[in-house]
Amino acid sequence: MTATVFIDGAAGTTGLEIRDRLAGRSDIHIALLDEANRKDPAARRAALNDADFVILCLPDDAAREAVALIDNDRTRVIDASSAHRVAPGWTYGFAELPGQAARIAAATRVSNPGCYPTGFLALVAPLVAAGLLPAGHPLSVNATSGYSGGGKAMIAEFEGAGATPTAFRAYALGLAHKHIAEMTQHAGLTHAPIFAPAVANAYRGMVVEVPLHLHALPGRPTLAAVEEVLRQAYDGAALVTVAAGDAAAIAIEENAGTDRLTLRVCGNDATGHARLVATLDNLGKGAGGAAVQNLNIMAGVDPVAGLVS
Ligand SMILES: NC(=O)C1=CN([C@@H]2O[C@H](COP(=O)(O)OP(=O)(O)OC[C@H]3O[C@@H](n4cnc5c(N)ncnc54)[C@H](OP(=O)(O)O)[C@@H]3O)[C@@H](O)[C@H]2O)C=CC1
Ligand SMILES: CC(=O)N[C@@H](CCC(=O)OP(=O)(O)O)C(=O)O
Repeated sequence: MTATVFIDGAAGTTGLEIRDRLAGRSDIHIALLDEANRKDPAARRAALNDADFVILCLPDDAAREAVALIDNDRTRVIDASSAHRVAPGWTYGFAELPGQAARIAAATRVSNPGCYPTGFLALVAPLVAAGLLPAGHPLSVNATSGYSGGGKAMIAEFEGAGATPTAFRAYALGLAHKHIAEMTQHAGLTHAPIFAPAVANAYRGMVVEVPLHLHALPGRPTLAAVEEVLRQAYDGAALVTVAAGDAAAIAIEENAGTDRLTLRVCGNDATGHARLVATLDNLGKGAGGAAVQNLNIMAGVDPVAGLVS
């Protein structure tokens, strides 16, 4: 059976990535609106209600509007925006978190995780669930993204005519970034982490890092103990690899152009200091790859069909 998938926002950065991943699939018919109609509410309403699945690749306000335009109870939604990531009635679309794949399979409303939260939650949620990291422990997360993370506007800033792009800039210095709520809630933390993001002059890819004072944790766990919790959590996960923590360096390009997520526990057992590091593609496992993974799970097909695993 062929499922109709309408991509709302298909002309944007994430929408194009999803179209690439779905191209050539015989089980999926991709529905798109032409240039003249792609922002027309009546055309969007019809396409949204005609589809079996819709994938929203829109700014938050337009994503909320799209959901409000759906007036049938058959169309199932995957929202790539941050509009519904902690909203009641929505399933968080991080399939590798415990129990989530079954919830996603049954859901009618799935919210894709943010790109930075994907790295943070992959590293931290299993440690909290295992009791190795107390829920009230103060955490920080330092992260660098490729500039496609900011969509068409940021791509134009870095690549447009007359652009004088920075090599690297820190931002969100007021510590109120929109990703903090989902990081806190879905890791099961009682205090929000300090989130210190940055953008680099690379198109795609990201490094997300959580430094940990192991010596201050209950039982003073070793690096190996932390790594073992992650290995068990992602045993059999096709897109997630726990790599050895002895890398000399970790590049932002490591998983660029793929849908993979690589986790490492680096550090120094003698000092009790650890650096938990995740690499992913903001447009891969951080957006388009996760959306297609969720679509596959909801449609009951191979979860990694069309993905670079
Ligand atoms: N880029 C990334 O790495 C990630 C992005 N996301 C999220 O995915 C969503 C899309 O982001 P991204 O692809 O980067 O953004 P882009 O700006 O590249 O694309 C957004 C698209 O939505 C279109 N659009 C805006 N308003 C409407 C509307 N009312 N009706 C129909 N189409 C509309 C835009 O039109 P126009 O072309 O005319 O501007 C554009 O094509 C955002 O919520 C973003 O936060 C999530 C994870 C990672
Ligand atoms: C480099 C850059 O600007 N990145 C974006 C995050 C992109 C992303 O993950 O989109 P969502 O907000 O939909 O999750 C930011 O920090 O706002």
